[in-house]
Amino acid sequence: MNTFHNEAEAGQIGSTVLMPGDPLRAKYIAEHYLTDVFCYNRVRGMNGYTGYYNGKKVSVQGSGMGVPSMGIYSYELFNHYQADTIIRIGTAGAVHRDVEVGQVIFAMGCCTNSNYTAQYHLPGSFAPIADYELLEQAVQAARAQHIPYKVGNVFCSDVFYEDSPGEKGLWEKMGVLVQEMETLSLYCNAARAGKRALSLLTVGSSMHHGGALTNEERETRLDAMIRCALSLVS
Ligand SMILES: O=P(O)(O)O[C@H]1O[C@H](CO)[C@@H](O)[C@H]1O
Ligand SMILES: O=c1cc[nH]c(=O)[nH]1
Repeated sequence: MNTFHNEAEAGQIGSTVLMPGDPLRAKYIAEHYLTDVFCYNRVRGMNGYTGYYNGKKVSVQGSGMGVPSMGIYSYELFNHYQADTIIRIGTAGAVHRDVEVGQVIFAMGCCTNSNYTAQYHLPGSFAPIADYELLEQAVQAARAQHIPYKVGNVFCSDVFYEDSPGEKGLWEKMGVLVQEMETLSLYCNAARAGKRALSLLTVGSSMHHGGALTNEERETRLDAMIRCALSLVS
């Protein structure tokens, strides 16, 4: 059952997995939200934990940064470990002026500059989308928990430090809300495996408003997203 990147044994990972980019965020969630937790993976320091939230089994696994890293971990979870639902809990930078720091973005669709979908040899381009049922549940949860949110398109980039500063802002004219770096491979792997995925992204900075969450704010604002994601565990 072990893979090159995950040493979990069969049955150690829940059917729903939350995936932050940062493995330390996975550790934080395990320590602050889950009961009866154990760490099933330490390979490469990309720790994964399984525990219980409100009596429901759930796992939390770091994805690392970027499309290839999320591609590896989510592929293995869907295809080797029988995860059926993966919820990314990430951070993102606002490219649309209507998006505010601290809001949670639900990624309905995903644009990209990555070539990840070339592997599928499709006779056209593929439109990566969220699982609708998960998206609907997330919206209901955000409303119930009074979390400021927006639903829309995101831009998943292979590049954090652009050679032409401000280039990512071009996506705004197409209504794209934020930039991040992992949703593409997550949504593609879910589609290919016939499974479910949704990205929740807390806005940490904005190219228009100049603000950025402080470390302290990041902690509390990420907590709203984490609670929203945990409430989707069935
Ligand atoms: O906070 P995470 O989930 O890592 O997400 C965002 O932060 C990283 C860049 O700083 C990229 O991984 C990007 O997608
Ligand atoms: O991928 C990311 C994450 C945060 N902020 C950005 O501009 N890009």
